[in-house]
Amino acid sequence: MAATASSSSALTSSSAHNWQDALLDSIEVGIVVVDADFTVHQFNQFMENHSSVSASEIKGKSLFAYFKEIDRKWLINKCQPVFSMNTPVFVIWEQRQYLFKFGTSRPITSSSDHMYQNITILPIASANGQVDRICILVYDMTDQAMSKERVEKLNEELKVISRVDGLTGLFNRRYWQERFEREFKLTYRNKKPISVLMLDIDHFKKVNDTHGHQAGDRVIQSLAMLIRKATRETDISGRYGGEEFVVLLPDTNTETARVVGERIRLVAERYAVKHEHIEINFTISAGIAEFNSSYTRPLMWLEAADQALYKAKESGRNKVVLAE
Ligand SMILES: Nc1nc2c(ncn2[C@@H]2O[C@H](COP(=O)(O)OP(=O)(O)OP(=O)(O)O)[C@@H](O)[C@H]2O)c(=O)[nH]1
Repeated sequence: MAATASSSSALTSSSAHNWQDALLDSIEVGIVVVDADFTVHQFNQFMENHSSVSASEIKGKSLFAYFKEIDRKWLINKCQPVFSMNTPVFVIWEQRQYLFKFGTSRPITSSSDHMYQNITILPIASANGQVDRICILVYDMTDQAMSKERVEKLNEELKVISRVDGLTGLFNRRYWQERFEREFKLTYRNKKPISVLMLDIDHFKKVNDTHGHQAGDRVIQSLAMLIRKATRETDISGRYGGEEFVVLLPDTNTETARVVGERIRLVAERYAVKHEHIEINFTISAGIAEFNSSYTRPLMWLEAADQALYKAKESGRNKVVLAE
């Protein structure tokens, strides 16, 4: 009788063990149980599949011996309150992309080469309340991370598109004005020289009337390209209106701004726009205003450049005029 009772209880315990193992192995979450020395006691199928380390191999060994990518000091620090205070700890992929460097299970559809992971570390307390083991749960968050990254990339692209003029690729008026106002406020504080250049194609209406609107567009695009080439990366160029452009020149006084304006004027004069077997020549007029503290509003400063541009037009065009 005794033998039967004992063998029946062994059967129950063994089948319960198999049942638990089967459960741990069937879920799509990594499960690793370690003690305070980080010796592995449980390592489920998910972990085996993604690491190609078998449970029988790693059990009884140090976790760090098999996963060199784990920042040992960091993990010990994270697990410290789990052991000492019996509280769980969570690490999301936004904080740390992964704990175990696993490849992604979707190498074709995913743009990532590794699995993003959320990590939960749970205390396993013994009967006396002492936490001598912890359970590390590993959740595959690659899909969520990738879709979040896609949305962020798309938002970034939209932001760029919303700032740029479609025809020329320069900043559009709205965004340029935003930058202009920001620089105006900064200049009020740091007092560095800064100039604004406003330029406009001469007799542009005639280009449109003679060669057509498409040819006019080509001229506008060509001038944008010339402006980009003639200015520094740190200069802020924009298309202000139809054939009107603005360039903000940080760290530039009136004299240097005049050199830049003259450079654009000259290259424009020499450039021939090719359109349907014809070549179109054009000139530009420009007005320049260096910032001074009498401009109490950004628009006053821009108006000064606009008035200088008006004078350039009035005095014969193809000229660069400085604001008084
Ligand atoms: N092709 C083209 N033309 C445009 C665009 N935006 C504005 N225009 C034209 O630009 C011309 C501007 O003409 P005006 O303001 O009279 O100036 P202008 O002929 O350049 O004369 P001045 O500036 O006095 O030298 C108008 O004919 C507009 O139709 C554009 O995006 N593409």
